[in-house]
Amino acid sequence: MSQAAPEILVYPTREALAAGLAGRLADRLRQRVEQTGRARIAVPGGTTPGPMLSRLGAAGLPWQAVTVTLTDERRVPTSDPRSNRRLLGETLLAGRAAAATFVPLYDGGAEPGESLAATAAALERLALPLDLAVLGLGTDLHTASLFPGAPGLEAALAPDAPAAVATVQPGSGEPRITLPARVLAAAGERHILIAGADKRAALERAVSIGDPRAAPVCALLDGALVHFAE
Ligand SMILES: O=C1O[C@H](COP(=O)(O)O)[C@@H](O)[C@H](O)[C@H]1O
Repeated sequence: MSQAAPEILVYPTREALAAGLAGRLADRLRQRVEQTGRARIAVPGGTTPGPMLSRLGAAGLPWQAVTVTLTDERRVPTSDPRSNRRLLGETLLAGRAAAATFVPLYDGGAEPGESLAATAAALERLALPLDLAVLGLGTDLHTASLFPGAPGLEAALAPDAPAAVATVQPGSGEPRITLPARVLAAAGERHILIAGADKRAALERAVSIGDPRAAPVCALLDGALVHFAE
């Protein structure tokens, strides 16, 4: 199995990457609001996107017409440093983007079942279809919380997956909630944000594997634009 390599935009520095991608997303969101009266975006968490999210949140946009959600979340309280929602509160939603509608993936509920169904319903009502999906990439070839070989991966790759799926990070056993591949693949534009030689090597490895079960990012590479800086 192999996968067509995606187009890669290479930036001279990580600052240039953050500014370039944030500017591009802001332009697209503005355009969608002008065209349709609203815009919807999903953004990743993790350690890479903070500077880009801060820049995007500072952009002068009609944020009240924009809906923001996450590509994935850890089942931890917002006070936990690993919470992606917390990252958003400190970056994107700390700026002018505070006026946007935010749809969280985790509300602190103890059991995944019912709260997951409520989350999926809220996503369908407020955030889908996505105009923009911004994704990260782990060196283990996961994107969003689609981890190779993990419980929940098959469900998250299914063409009829609900809008929010429970998965587990292998190794740590950390429970996660993720948008499924079909939701992320249906976004009007997909942007993949990677920084560092290890992530570039991971992307190349994924392309050579080409199988979403072993390299879940492969489910989302067709038509995606990769943004990279050392
Ligand atoms: O677990 C996660 O990892 C990926 C990549 O994160 P990074 O720390 O390597 O930048 C991220 O895209 C995802 O949203 C996050 O929950």
